[in-house]
Amino acid sequence: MPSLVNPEVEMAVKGFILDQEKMAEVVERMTKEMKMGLAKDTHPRAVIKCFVTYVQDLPTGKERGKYLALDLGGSNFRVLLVTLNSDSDVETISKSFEFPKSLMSGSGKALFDFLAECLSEFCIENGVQDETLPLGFTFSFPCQQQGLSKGILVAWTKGFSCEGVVGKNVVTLLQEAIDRRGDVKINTVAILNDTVGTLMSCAHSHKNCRIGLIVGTGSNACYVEKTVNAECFEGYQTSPKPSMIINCEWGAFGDNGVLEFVRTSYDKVVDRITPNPGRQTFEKCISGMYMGELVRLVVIEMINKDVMFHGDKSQKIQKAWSFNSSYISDIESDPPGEYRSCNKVLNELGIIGSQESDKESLKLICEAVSSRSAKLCACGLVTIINKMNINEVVIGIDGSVYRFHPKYHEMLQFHMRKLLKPGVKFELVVSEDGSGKGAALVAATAVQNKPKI
Ligand SMILES: Nc1ncnc2c1ncn2[C@@H]1O[C@H](COP(=O)(O)OP(=O)(O)OP(=O)(O)O)[C@@H](O)[C@H]1O
Repeated sequence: MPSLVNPEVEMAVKGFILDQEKMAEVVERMTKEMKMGLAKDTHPRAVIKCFVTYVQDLPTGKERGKYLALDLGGSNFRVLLVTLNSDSDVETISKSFEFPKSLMSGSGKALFDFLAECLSEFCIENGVQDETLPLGFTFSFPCQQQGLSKGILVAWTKGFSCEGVVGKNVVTLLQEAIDRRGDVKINTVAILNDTVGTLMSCAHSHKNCRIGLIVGTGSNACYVEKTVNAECFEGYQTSPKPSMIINCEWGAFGDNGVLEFVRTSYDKVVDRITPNPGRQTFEKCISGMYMGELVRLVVIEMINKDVMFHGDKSQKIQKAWSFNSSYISDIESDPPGEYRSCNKVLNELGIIGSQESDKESLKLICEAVSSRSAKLCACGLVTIINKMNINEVVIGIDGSVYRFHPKYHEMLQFHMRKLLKPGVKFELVVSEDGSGKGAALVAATAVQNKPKI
């Protein structure tokens, strides 16, 4: 059967195609950048920072107690109360709060006062306001950590740009906001990235879990490195603990231009309309915050060329960011030749009277963007596995793109198999509750390791 897709559309999506050779090149370049991040002398100028997290203990299953957790880092903001009763009995109570968009670009003080207010409201609602509870703060932005409870924000990402926070210890900012209120007794004992929570939570049930991956609003990964290789950790040669979790902050890969060979003209347009142009190049090719906009930009170009949707320029889709990445999952979940979900999306976007060729073209554009995303993630994971030089690993994964895209898991698995050395076994596992259970496990580590006076 001849393709229903307009040849102009096929041409437009060509730039998103990554063949095996290009993927191998991505792995090679990423390997070099990661090494630079880990090594002390090159760390300051490295783009993939490979930050030391100060988390050196994987869960043993013996962690117990009651912990609070706060999760800030993307589209959701949550407060959680986690009780570790036994290795198989973990109780979690959580509440999601509506996060006012204005706080994303307001003052830092307003942001942390809001977090403290939600925390206080949650503690009072759950009757724990008089208990002195340790808190694990999942703060998923690039931080230079100087201890388990000290994280200096390096740069805002994912649409945030609050004033007066970059260069500051965010644990102090949170703790001061809590103390200013004075109505709850909370000790912020640990700051962690969501990738670390994801790894820890997965490692609680899968003993061989050594990598945590997020493909949600943003994208990032962490992994378990040998402490002796974590040169930016002051005790890397003397620490009695053999392991250190490294927060790669791989979203910044390509910020020095080494990824231009995988970028398209659409990537450059998306980059220009973000609050952090020139930053987070890899993340902007992969994650949910940007995938929908990439699809939209191709569609708009096709409408303007009169090759899709009758060239009709009146629809809602003309508005920047109007094409949510969840639409990509919807459109790609239709079986071949059926358009039930696609029709629903088109309806929501106010596009009427579309033809089958328009829908096939739209599906092809979605597939081009999502498969490049999965291929790049596969390259990242393979880089890490090669670096770790192991033959078997479990990877804990979270984020709506991975969870809900109908083919993401298969694509990731397929391309990893093609890139990895023969004989290397891996398992991709959805990690449940990284910002709850994972954060509590890190907080438990912090409490255990605190010097006793
Ligand atoms: N069904 C879906 N398919 C693909 N992408 C989706 C889907 N639902 C939501 N998204 C996208 O995923 C992103 C939200 O991801 P997630 O729910 O994991 O949030 P998050 O925890 O705030 O993200 P992060 O962990 O990166 O900070 C949004 O950009 C949204 O567009």
